[in-house]
Amino acid sequence: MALETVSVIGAGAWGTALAQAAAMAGRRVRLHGRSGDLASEVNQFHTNERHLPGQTLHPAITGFADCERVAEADFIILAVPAQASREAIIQAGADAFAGRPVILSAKGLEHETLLRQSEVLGQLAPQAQPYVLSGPSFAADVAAGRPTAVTLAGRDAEPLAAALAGPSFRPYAADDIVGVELAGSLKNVYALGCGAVEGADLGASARAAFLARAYAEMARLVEALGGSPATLTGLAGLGDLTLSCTSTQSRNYRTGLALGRGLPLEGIGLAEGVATAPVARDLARRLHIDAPLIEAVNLLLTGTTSISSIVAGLMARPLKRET
Ligand SMILES: NC(=O)C1=CN([C@@H]2O[C@H](COP(=O)(O)OP(=O)(O)OC[C@H]3O[C@@H](n4cnc5c(N)ncnc54)[C@H](O)[C@@H]3O)[C@@H](O)[C@H]2O)C=CC1
Ligand SMILES: O=C(CO)COP(=O)(O)O
Repeated sequence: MALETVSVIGAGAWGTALAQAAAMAGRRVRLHGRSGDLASEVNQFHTNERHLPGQTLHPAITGFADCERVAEADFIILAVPAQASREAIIQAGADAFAGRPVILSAKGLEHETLLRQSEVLGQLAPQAQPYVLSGPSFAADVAAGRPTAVTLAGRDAEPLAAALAGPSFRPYAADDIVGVELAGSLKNVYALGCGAVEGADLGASARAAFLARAYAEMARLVEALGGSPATLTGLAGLGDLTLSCTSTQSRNYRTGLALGRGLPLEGIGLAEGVATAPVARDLARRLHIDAPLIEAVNLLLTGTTSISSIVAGLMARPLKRET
């Protein structure tokens, strides 16, 4: 199957960065955004100042404002926020996805339905070939050509990984769509928690404990939902959890930091963990999985309980063996 041309749906930070990675890998790229002004900016000036300020885009990227022509490509990358994927797929039309590899790159679970991104795609466009791209990768780093490695999961993912690989972008092929999707979604919830630990000045030891127990919790959930806990040892698991739980470049971490300091959340941008946290809680409860950190982050987000009470509750849980 030819993999020369790609349509990227979503001209935010991540869609534009992935368009850049694909162009650097030698692909011809159509970047579909909702705004005609942005398409003109991409075509005339090779920039997306709103989402990737100061970054010059590769000349092989062409901007489009209409999603009706998404199908004019060998494969598709969907890069809108997780809660907007359903609408974006409907707007482009199921036929656009049929028979093509579709790379899902949003990191979140759909509220109300509790679905993963590949399940949303499967519902709306069952003929699409789903792949999931996730891992430690900030849009600004990828777009600037800083070295980045990610996981690309799906059936026989090697050719697609090769089509996106360049000197600074290295996708590793994998099979475990469920594990990779859950890891990418859940790390955002834990990044909120780690940010709050930092914001409330609970100390580096507390943050490391949070991270390690988050990993254990995530492994329980992944296993219960049909993924492989082994996936979590890789880029999409440990790699992204570590990045997002320790870097102020992460919007989720910065959101948690602000919550921990009792500051307003304006201006931080999209924090997928806010929408995913209640979904993760509901999934864990439904499966009777012990997920105290996801519960704690949800309590934090409701704003009804102080951080010191949340921490006291976690520390007072019955002692148990570690594994
Ligand atoms: N920014 C980053 O460093 C990374 C982001 N991601 C993930 O990528 C996803 C998108 O995030 P960002 O690009 O950073 O967000 P963003 O806020 O920069 O951009 C989101 C874009 O989606 C567009 N959009 C929203 N609803 C749409 C719809 N129905 N149809 C078409 N376009 C629509 C918005 O206009 C906006 O341009 C999130 O799930 C995020 O977790 C993943 C890895 C890195
Ligand atoms: O997923 C990311 C890095 O891998 C981006 O994290 P934020 O969405 O928290 O900025």
